Amino acid sequence: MSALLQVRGLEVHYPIRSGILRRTVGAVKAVDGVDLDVHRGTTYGLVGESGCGKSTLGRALLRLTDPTAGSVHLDGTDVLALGAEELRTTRRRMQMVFQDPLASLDPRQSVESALLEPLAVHRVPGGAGEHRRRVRDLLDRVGLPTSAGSRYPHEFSGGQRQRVGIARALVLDPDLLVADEPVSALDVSVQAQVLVLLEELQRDLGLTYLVIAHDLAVVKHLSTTVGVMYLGGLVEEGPSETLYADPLHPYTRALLSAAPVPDPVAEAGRERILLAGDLPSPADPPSGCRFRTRCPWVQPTRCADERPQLRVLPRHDPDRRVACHWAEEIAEGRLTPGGAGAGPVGVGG
Ligand SMILES: Nc1ncnc2c1ncn2[C@@H]1O[C@H](COP(=O)(O)OP(=O)(O)OP(=O)(O)O)[C@@H](O)[C@H]1O
Repeated sequence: MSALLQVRGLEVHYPIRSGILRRTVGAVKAVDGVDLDVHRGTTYGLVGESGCGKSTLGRALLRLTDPTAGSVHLDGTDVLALGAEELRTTRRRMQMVFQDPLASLDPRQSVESALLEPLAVHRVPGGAGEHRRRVRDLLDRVGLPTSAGSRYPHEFSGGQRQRVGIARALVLDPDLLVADEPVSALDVSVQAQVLVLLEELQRDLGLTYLVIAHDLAVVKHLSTTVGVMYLGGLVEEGPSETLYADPLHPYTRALLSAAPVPDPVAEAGRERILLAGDLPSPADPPSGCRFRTRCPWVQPTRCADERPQLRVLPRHDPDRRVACHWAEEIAEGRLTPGGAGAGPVGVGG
């Protein structure tokens, strides 16, 4: 089955300029060689800490930011090769949901006119009456009262605003939603409601999602596949249920070991991996493996010399891919931590 969204070798390098002449003196490698597939009707959860390039990747897919290399295909269409008019048509099929819906909504525009606008801009057939009916249906579908249409964005609570943001993203009947931190600005109880809404919409409308989050818990239940990003690249990818239960990359292990567990008994007995140091700058990433400066399992020479590519491990699930030279040795307990983050690996509590 071919993927609805296929990304290959995607790079977004932002130039660093200096001096009066604004000469380019370097580049922030925000996204630095990402391959991923998102299959129709599924959810791809993209996780990683702040600054790893998740938002840039999401924006680049929709060409809200210009990639410097690579390819993006939506249902076979080469998105990066499209001219302005074709891009406008293709954008109908992929829409973005933002963390802060207020920032993407005009405060002076009622919800109804904010939702009607894309229908007019894209000259969707049907006339004013038909468009209004569509907007009313959509407000109902996202759990807002019909009266919401005549109100303004600031009159809504955070959760309701995100419902408006989702309705706006859906008004053109897209195939793919790229949701960038869709619930991270919301209270935990409201987060769950919005995630449930996204699930219902996916089921009812056959949508495909790429959900971006820094919090692994947010994407766990929603995602079919999870990709873990570190400093511009994917370090691990796999089905949600196996990746969380059995992380293969040292970075994923560390992220999951830091996530709170509601059960105190499980909490007391589990491995905690604390990472040494800070996230290196994407303007000057480490050679070889980007994670090696913080990795408790780092080995001399190879980790610094050779950038590991995502690969399937022999004798492991073929749906899992990991970018670590030593993933098998670590998984099989043949390599003990002793590197950059050495010492903190142990039993927490
Ligand atoms: N327009 C830009 N110009 C230069 N550098 C940028 C620009 N946008 C982002 N960056 C840098 O690119 C890197 C990746 O940023 P990005 O926002 O994609 O990360 P992120 O993982 O989404 O983080 P966050 O969750 O904090 O938004 C960061 O180092 C950031 O400072």
